[in-house]
Amino acid sequence: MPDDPAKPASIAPHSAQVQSLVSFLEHEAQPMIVLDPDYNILAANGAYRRQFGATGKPFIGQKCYRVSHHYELPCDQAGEHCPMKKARELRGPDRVLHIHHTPRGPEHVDVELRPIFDEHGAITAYVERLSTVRSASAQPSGDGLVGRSPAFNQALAALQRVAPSMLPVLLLGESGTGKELFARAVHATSARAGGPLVVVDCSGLSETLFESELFGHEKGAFTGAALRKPGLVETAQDGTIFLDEIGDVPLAMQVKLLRLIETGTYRRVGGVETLHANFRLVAATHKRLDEMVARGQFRQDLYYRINAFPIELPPLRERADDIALLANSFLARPSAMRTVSIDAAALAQLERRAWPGNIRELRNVLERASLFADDGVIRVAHLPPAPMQSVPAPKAGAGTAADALADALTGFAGTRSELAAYLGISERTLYRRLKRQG
Ligand SMILES: Nc1ncnc2c1ncn2[C@@H]1O[C@H](COP(=O)(O)OP(=O)(O)OP(=O)(O)O)[C@@H](O)[C@H]1O
Repeated sequence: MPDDPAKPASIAPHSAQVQSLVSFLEHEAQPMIVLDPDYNILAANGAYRRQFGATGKPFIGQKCYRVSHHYELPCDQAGEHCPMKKARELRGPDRVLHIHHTPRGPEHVDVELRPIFDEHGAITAYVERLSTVRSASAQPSGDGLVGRSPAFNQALAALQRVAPSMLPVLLLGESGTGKELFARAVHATSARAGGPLVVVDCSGLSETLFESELFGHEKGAFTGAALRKPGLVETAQDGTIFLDEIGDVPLAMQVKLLRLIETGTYRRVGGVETLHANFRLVAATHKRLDEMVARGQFRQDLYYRINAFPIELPPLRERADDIALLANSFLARPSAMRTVSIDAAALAQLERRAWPGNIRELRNVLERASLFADDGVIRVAHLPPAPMQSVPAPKAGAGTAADALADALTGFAGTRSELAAYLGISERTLYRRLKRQG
């Protein structure tokens, strides 16, 4: 590597314009590189050298796709979106989420490319700004979101776009696809990260309970209300509210929720004072809200309000490429009592399963299998047989939950967590439904 790869002396002889650009960028806080129109890296600023420069690996004069992706061809010819191609076509900036090779291994990086024009309007160079994405990991990680498959990356790119705004986010996906984890990532990536994140499980809350939980109540508002109690909306001041299973909010409460979202005001139960709320809304559901609207089970006006920025979380069967990464992440979790690995045949089997319970089910299967792995290696024999494979995942909105539960209970011999995984619901939800049905 040259002594100082950003030194103007190391730049290929280019226009004075590029030289002044380089000195201008040198002290920018974010990592930046200057590229010529033929993908060659002309210069890099100090932040880039510190974050992405690896000892012994020169990057000045190298192709960007070789340095960042180890490709022999530009990204678009390797089946990826190339921001340079797009910026050239648009004659303006383009932004994408890529996985880059870095000295720390593969990382999700938010890449923005801006073309630089000469006095005749021709593109002479591009400035690339890189920001490491901290809300998800592209390599095994003990906590947080992990993933690197195209389906996961698409959802992550949407998260990166919306998180800094105040727009409500609607997370859609089957049970166990990571909606709560995504909601936490939206909060953590937003300007409100320092404020509270309040999780509200909307299922199983009766109308009156929902109202007093959300809005709080005054002393004496109802029997048993011995003290004034602040509601979750108040607790979430300057932070984020995550309404999980919003499809379960009773119709009568939906109108109050709508009013809260539209006016930003509410009243405690039994109170007269109008209070001002200040929260960012993230909601999630595994139900088809559009179909519920058509059936009159969900208010259309509320649906439009919360559906400002929907993000579809892919089911695990659509991101089988991530199974090895997820499995290695779960096996590396500090909760594991000892180090356990998984052999190639077992992993290949996991990659072929249907996973109606998605990532939660995968985690449970691995936890169970590690108890059988006496020599510290999970093999095919330690995996539960794959009965779920032949059974299609219960479709959202198809039949009633009670029917599905009754059908599943008939002749099911597994544990409660296996039954929950089979039904594609969380154990918490299963427990509630069992209780409701006696
Ligand atoms: N991308 C991911 N990387 C790592 N772990 C994940 C990921 N997505 C989900 N998980 C894990 O899978 C489990 C289920 O995730 P989560 O509770 O967020 O799903 P959910 O969609 O909210 O489920 P439900 O609708 O049943 O409440 C959790 O243990 C979570 O940590």
